[in-house]
Amino acid sequence: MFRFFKRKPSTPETPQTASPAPDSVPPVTADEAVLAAAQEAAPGEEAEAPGQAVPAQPGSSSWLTRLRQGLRKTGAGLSGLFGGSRIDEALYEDLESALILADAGMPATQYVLEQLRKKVRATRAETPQQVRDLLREVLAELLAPLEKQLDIGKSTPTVMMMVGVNGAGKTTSIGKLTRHLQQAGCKVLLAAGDTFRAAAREQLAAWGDRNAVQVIAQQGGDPAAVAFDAVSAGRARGMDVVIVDTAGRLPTQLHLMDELKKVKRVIGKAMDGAPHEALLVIDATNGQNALAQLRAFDDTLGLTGIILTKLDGSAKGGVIAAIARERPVPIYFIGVGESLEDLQPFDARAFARALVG
Ligand SMILES: Nc1nc2c(ncn2[C@@H]2O[C@H](COP(=O)(O)OP(=O)(O)OP(=O)(O)O)[C@@H](O)[C@H]2O)c(=O)[nH]1
Repeated sequence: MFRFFKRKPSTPETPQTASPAPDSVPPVTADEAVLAAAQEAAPGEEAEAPGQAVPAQPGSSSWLTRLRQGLRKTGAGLSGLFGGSRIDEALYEDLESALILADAGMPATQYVLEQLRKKVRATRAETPQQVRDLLREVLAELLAPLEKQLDIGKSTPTVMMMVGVNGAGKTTSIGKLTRHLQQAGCKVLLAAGDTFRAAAREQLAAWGDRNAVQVIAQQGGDPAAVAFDAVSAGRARGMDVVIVDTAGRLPTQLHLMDELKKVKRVIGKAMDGAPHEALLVIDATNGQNALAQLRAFDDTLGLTGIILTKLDGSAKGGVIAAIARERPVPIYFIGVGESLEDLQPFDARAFARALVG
């Protein structure tokens, strides 16, 4: 088994186009379209053998800089509060407003303030700068249970199903994740489970092309059938990971939520115990509405994890505190920009530090 996430300093920011090797992996079924077929490491990259530990590398300075830049909008309201000379009620009130404006929601805001007051008393803090340090601690402790690494290799293939509302960043996140998984030595197969929108299939195929991975797709048809074919193909071809994209949908579209249950069930028929991951991609700019999405998708599917995107475009990243307090589903990755390197493993302590300054 190996754990994800790996980064290499030399990784280019945009995916390379690798020359496909269409003969290397024949189609499995007649009605399946293999849009890209070159399951090899991209040129210039050494693949690592599965079975190795692939540690997260959230320690580098460029990683932290990106995180800080990404969280600038959400952090803006918080980081400027600690320049004064006294700890007084006004400071706590400003903090409360900043947290609510960042969409942390009332329960998480109250919790953070209570914990902070306790720590201030216990440590006999005297300056706002000390309060800032304690706030970092409180946030890091609150968010720590959300931290979890994606484990690949317990099952071969590890099957992941990606769900979310339209435009949340599912396909983009699949592309980024695929690239990073490849860098960690994984063989990846993608399933274009959005059978409604031809553009969605094409978008996934383009990512497949750039990353030189196979994409299983059908024109029209049943998303569950595409998922079934992809998982079967993944097993037959010895893939490490199969990622199933799904069409965007609102939690209020009950028939479409039922369709997701069906896709999940059918994946389970193609492989016992699959999907191993049901991942919700959430757009952080949705703020508190993201929490409503999380509840609905979790109730429907039993989510195993979250990818929280677009933190860079949002002043509402405080919703992460609401997630921790109200529906603590692990956050595997956060998106803090559009480039490949901007999909980062979630690290509670680094996040709190980047947020509070
Ligand atoms: N700034 C920023 N943009 C992002 C991030 N993740 C995704 N995007 C952008 O969000 C837009 C929508 O992303 P998609 O991947 O197409 O979203 P989707 O969920 O697959 O959309 P549907 O197929 O309509 O369901 C694209 O323009 C992406 O480039 C991020 O972390 N930060």
